[in-house]
Order: sequence, then structure tokens, then C-alpha cells
Amino acid sequence: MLDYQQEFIDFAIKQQVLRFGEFTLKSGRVSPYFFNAGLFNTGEALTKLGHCYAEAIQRSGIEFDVLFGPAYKGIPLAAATASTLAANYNKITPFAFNRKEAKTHGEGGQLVGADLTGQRVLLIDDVITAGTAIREVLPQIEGAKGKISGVVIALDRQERGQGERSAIQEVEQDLGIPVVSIITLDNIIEHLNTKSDLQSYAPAIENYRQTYGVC
Ligand SMILES: O=P(O)(O)OC[C@H]1O[C@H](OP(=O)(O)OP(=O)(O)O)[C@H](O)[C@@H]1O
Ligand SMILES: O=C(O)c1cc(=O)[nH]c(=O)[nH]1
Repeated sequence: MLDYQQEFIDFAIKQQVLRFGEFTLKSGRVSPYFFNAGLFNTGEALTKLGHCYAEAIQRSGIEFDVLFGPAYKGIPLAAATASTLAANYNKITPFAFNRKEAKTHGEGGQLVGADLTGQRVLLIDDVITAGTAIREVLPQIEGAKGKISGVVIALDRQERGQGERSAIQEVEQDLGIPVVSIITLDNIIEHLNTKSDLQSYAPAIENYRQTYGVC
């Protein structure tokens, strides 16, 4: 594991973003762990988060013009990362996001922020489980004449998508784009197995993996 990945896991546990218990997911799957990016809820946390995403993006080499954060939790991620890219990498990156429900007054519509017309769009979100959220937002990006060039997430849960392939393989192969993550479930399990106070959570995660995981 790279230093920034280890730091990210420590930070996610400290912020209680990464928790263990029983959680129902968007896909209906019942998971023994959950990554709640909503708890990166201070200026300091957002700054650290922006650094981790920016590092993952830089390492990936993905070329893009605009960051796009799907509602809701993708919105602060896009803003924090655009801020870090400007401050630390001298990359002035416009960002945009969607509303879950269209606005019918004022500027109206479902998209907010940078114009996507003719732009290469890097989608930024917190996790991919079954890949539904990514597929839901694609028509909005394409409808605004943007072209998705990649996806960056904090956590790859390494689960099956709609078929037998992993959700990430499905997105990569069906859309022909790269997907990169700061950490994976493998990294979390590696971390749990080195911490005596966290080791007890590993068996339930391994069981869950038997049902929904891909190796
Ligand atoms: O890969 P999937 O199976 O789609 O699951 C992952 C998605 O689920 C959550 O979004 P959700 O819309 O539930 O939550 P939010 O409004 O809190 O961002 C999460 O933020 C991911 O976008
Ligand atoms: O699949 C989901 O709905 C999901 C998983 C997770 O770990 N975190 C999250 O916000 N959503």
C-alpha cells in the first residue's frame, strides 16, 4: 500500500467515514461496512480529501477538462479537488454537478457549474458498489454534450456489477474509460489485519465478499 493510501484509511477511520456494522446500500445489498463521505465535514477534512483525490488523478494520467461530481456527495468532492488542483498543481479545472431533481425557476435545469459542451469530463464520486450511480448520471453528461473520459473514486468496493464482472470492469469495458480509486477493499482488509482492535471486523467482510465480491 502506498503512503497516501495508508494515510487515507487512517483518516477515514478517524473521521468515522469508514464504519463497521450493518448498512443497506443503494443496490439493496446489506453490507458489514460503509464509507460515508458525508462525514468529511470540516474544512480541514475537505482539504485532505482534495489532496488524496488530486494525487490519485495525477497518478492515473487521465486527461480531462472538467470535473463532474454527481449529487449529492460528489458535489463537495468535485469542489475540493478542483481547489487542490489549482493550489498545488497549477491546474485550473472547472467543475460541474447535477441536481437530483430539475430546478424549474431561475437558471432552471439539472446541471450546475461549468459548461460541458465538447469537454472531456472526469467523473468524481465517493464509492462504486454496483455502478448504478455512474450509469444514472451519464445521460445528463451526454445530454450536455460532454464526453466522459474517466472516473475517480475514493473507494473501490470490488463488488459485482449488473452481471458477473466487477462493477468497475463493467464501467471500464462498456464505456471504454479508465476507473481509478484512492483505495480498494483489499487495502481496507490489509489494514484491518494489522490492527488488533479492528481485526474482528474482517470475517464479516470476507463473508460479504463471498456473495458480492469479485477477485
Ligand atoms: O455503485 P452504486 O451501487 O450506484 O452505489 C454507489 C453510489 O451510492 C451512493 O450514492 P447515493 O445516490 O445513494 O447517495 P448520495 O445522495 O448520498 O450521494 C454513493 O455516493 C455512490 O454514488
Ligand atoms: O453502495 C452504496 O450505496 C454505498 C456504499 C458505501 O460504502 N458508501 C456509500 O455512500 N454508499
